[in-house]
Amino acid sequence: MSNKPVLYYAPRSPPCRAVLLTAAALGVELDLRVVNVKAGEHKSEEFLKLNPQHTIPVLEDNGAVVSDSHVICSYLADKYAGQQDALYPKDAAKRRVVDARLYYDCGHLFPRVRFIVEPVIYFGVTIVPEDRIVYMQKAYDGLEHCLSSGDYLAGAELSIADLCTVATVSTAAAFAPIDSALYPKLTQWLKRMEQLPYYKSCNQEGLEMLVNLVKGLLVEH
Ligand SMILES: N[C@@H](CCC(=O)N[C@@H](CS)C(=O)NCC(=O)O)C(=O)O
Repeated sequence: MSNKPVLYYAPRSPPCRAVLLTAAALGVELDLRVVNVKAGEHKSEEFLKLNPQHTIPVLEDNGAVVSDSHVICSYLADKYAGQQDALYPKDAAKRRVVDARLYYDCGHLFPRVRFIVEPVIYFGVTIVPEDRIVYMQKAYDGLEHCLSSGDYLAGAELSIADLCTVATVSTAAAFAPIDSALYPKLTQWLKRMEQLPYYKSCNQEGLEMLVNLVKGLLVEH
């Protein structure tokens, strides 16, 4: 049996991609187990024992069960970062900045993305209402302001907040384009994130799966 942390996930899911990015940044190998949400596997008795909130991703590491991608990324960084302190600083004053960015992703960004894509995938909706696109775009403003203090969301160095946020924002941008005149720093940040050596395998591939799936279900109008 392998001792790798087990990740219950789906390749196209933005929060799952955030964990893949973080594990790659840390050099942690995961034992990947796909959960098919469309088939209802996240509501099986077995999965509900792991996560009663029935969301993916879930990490199981040596008996510890961790849910919510942001918590999983913090956990992985706490446990496996070694000298790479910047990814999730131990200093309380620095950490609160990363935490604030993570909560913005969890509370503002991702809920707006899921409001765009989930009705299409799960409920047979075939259009994305304009107000949802505008509402998504409004949330880019907070990120633009965060980026005034450095190349990354929490300042000068890459943190898990960037890795979680890029999984969300790259998905959002496919439906709610980022206007580079309004959000020049965010546009540059996204390009910077796309240069990470593990970006393609950990984010781009799953992102394309999701975007192709959703766009294929939308009616041209
Ligand atoms: N805040 C959670 C959100 C996770 C989430 O909503 N995942 C979706 C897939 S992208 C899911 O599991 N949906 C099934 C459900 O909510 O029952 C996280 O960051 O992990």
